[in-house]
Amino acid sequence: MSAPDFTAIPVLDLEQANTDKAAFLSQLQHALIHIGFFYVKGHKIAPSFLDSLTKQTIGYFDLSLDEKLKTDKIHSPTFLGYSVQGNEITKNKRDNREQFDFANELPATWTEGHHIHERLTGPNLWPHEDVLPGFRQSVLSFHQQAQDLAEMLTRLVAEALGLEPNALLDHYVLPGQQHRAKLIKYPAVDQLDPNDGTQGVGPHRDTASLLTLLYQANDLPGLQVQNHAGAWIDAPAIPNTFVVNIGTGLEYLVHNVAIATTHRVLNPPPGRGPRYSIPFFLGARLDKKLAPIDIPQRILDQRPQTVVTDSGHQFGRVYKSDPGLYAVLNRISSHRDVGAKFYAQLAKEHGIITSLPSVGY
Ligand SMILES: O=C(O)CCC(=O)C(=O)O
Ligand SMILES: [Fe+2]
Repeated sequence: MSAPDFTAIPVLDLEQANTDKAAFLSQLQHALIHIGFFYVKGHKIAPSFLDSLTKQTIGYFDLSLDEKLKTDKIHSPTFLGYSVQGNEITKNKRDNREQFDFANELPATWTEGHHIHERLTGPNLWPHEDVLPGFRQSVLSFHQQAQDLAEMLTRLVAEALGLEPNALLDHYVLPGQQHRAKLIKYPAVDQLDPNDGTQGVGPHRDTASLLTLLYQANDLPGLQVQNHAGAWIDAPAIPNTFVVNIGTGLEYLVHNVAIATTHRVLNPPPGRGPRYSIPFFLGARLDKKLAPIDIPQRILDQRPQTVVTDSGHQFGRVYKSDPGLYAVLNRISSHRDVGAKFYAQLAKEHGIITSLPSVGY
C-alpha cells in the first residue's frame, strides 16, 4: 500500500537527529521513498555566511558580459565556468537562466586513452580577484561546507534505508573526487525576449549524483516538484534552509527506493526581479560500473508502484553499465557548444545534435 501522494515538501530538523534520532530517521525514510524532496533546517552553515555568498553571487552576475565570458565554459572540457542566458538546453528547449558552474579545485589529468569521464575533472575558471574580491574564497568555502553537510545527510539517508551510516559513502563516493555546484540567476521576465518562453529550467532529474542541496538565495518562487501522480507542487524559499533532493545515481544504487523526483523552475513572477539559487551536487563515483547495494526487504516493500514524470531521463540505461559515460553524455546534451568543441565524435555516436542555432551574445 502506498501513502497518498504529497502536496507539500516536508521540513526536517537536523537538530532532531541528535535529540530523537528514531523520529528523524522515520520522517527521512518517508521523504526518501514517497517524495524524493525535503527541506533541512538546523544545519550549521551560518546565515551571515549565506548572506555574503548571495552578495558575491549577485556581484558575479552583475559583471559585464565581457568579464563573465572570460570564464565561459567553452574554454574548458570540464563544463565548469559560465554559461550565458539561453545557452543551456533541457528536454530540447532553452532554459532561461545564466549560471556559473564550479567544483572543488583539482588539476586536469585526462589524456587520450583515459576514460572520457576523467575529462570532466579540472580547475575552475575564476574571474580575476581584482574584478570580484573575495568571490573565489566565498564560493570555495560554500563548496566545502555544502559537501560536509551533504556527506552528513548521506549517512543519515543510509541509516533511514536500514544500512550502516557509511555504507553509501564507502561504496559510491571516492575520497577527493570532484563534486559540482553552481550559482544560478533566473533573469527578471522584463529582461527576456517574448519568444523565450516560461522555462527557467525544464523538467529534469538530477543526473549521476547521490544528493542535491539547494540554497534558494532570495525569496522568489519558481521551483516546482512533480509528485508521483504528475501534479506540480511549489517548493518556495524558506529562509536558512536547504532543499534536498535525490539524484539518479542514488535512485539506481538503492534499487529505486529513494526517488530522483522530477523538478523544474518557472521564470520569476513579473515585477519581482531575478531569482538566484545555488545547488551543490554530491556526485557518485564515475570511474567504474557500480552494483546497487542490498536493501532490507522491509524497505524494498515500501517502494512506490508508479511514478509519473515529465522528465526524459536521457541515457538512463547507460548509467548501469558506465556511469562516467552517462555523466559526460548528460553534460553534452545540456551544453551543446562545449559538446561540439570537445566531444563532437561522442555526441554524434549518441545522437546528440550539437548544431543548434547559437544564442546571440
Ligand atoms: O534553481 C533551482 O531552484 C533548481 C535548479 C535545479 O534544479 C538544477 O540546477 O538542477
Ligand atoms: Fe535539478
